[in-house]
Amino acid sequence: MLASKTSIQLPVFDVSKPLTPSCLSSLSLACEEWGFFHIINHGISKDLYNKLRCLSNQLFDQPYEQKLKAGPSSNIRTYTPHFIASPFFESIRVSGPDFFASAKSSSEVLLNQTTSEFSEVLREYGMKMRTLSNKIIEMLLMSLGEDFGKKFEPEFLNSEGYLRINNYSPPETNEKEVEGLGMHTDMSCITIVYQDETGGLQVRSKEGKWMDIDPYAETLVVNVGDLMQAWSNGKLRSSEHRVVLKERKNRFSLAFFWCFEDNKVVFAPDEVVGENGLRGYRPFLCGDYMKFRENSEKGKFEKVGFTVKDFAGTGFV
Ligand SMILES: O=C(O)CCC(=O)C(=O)O
Ligand SMILES: [Fe+2]
Repeated sequence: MLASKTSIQLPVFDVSKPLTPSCLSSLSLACEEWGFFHIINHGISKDLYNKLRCLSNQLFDQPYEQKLKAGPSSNIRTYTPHFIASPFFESIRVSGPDFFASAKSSSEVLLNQTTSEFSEVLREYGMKMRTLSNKIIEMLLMSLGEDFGKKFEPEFLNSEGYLRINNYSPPETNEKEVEGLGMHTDMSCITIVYQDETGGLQVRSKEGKWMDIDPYAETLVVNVGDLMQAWSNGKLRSSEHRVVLKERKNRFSLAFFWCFEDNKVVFAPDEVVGENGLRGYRPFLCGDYMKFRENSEKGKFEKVGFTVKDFAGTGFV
């Protein structure tokens, strides 16, 4: 049984302008409480989104045997079929820094023909997401401390992103809502999500209540991931979230994960930890945490069970 839910009104930030001190304090509150917020004027046009949606659907519409050629037992492993994350979820992964090349190899396997349309669109989307991620990291750093933007930006300079293009297809007979993607936290520093008009994204409150994050046109959802929670000594919260499917129609989403490089030592700076000096996480290598999540049975496909607290938590925060 899925519990009843309520919507939350998350603050909306215009990322095309410098944030005022009052915006920064509202950002810091939102990240402490929810780890989620909205952004507008992000530079992703409706046209780009529609193109990407349409081209992605052509890939999802391929026969199953064809899609499995990019599946978990293939050599490219960019397609996640149904029944791995959930029976209702399939996804295609496109990785940076060369989004064009990554998209090209997947789309050619999936379509069984040479094509560059999908790759061109992914190049543009990927580049925009990289710029946006850097901007959001800067905003988050500034929300932690006045001069932290300039001071700690270099720590994030070698970060890179990957996009998961998600297609949710609920059972045709369902009367109640079903979980399209189970409860999990993201491994990323931050995640930028484009959810379609269907909605269904939910965040779990500190008290354990599921809250709807309603979709708004032209608005992206941003959430803090585990790496940022550890780096910020728990000041920015990586919340549990999930996707529920309430309508008997497909749901499409784009989730962009911005992560530290594998050999980055994740360790909260003294200034971020503050005067009491209590550290909630021991230092760890980003790549080791990624492996821990990928390998642990319960951590499979980012289901909660093991998070960065289990991996590197000291119990102090
Ligand atoms: O589909 C969505 O709206 C969010 C997906 C998500 O949480 C994820 O891929 O980690
Ligand atoms: Fe997620």
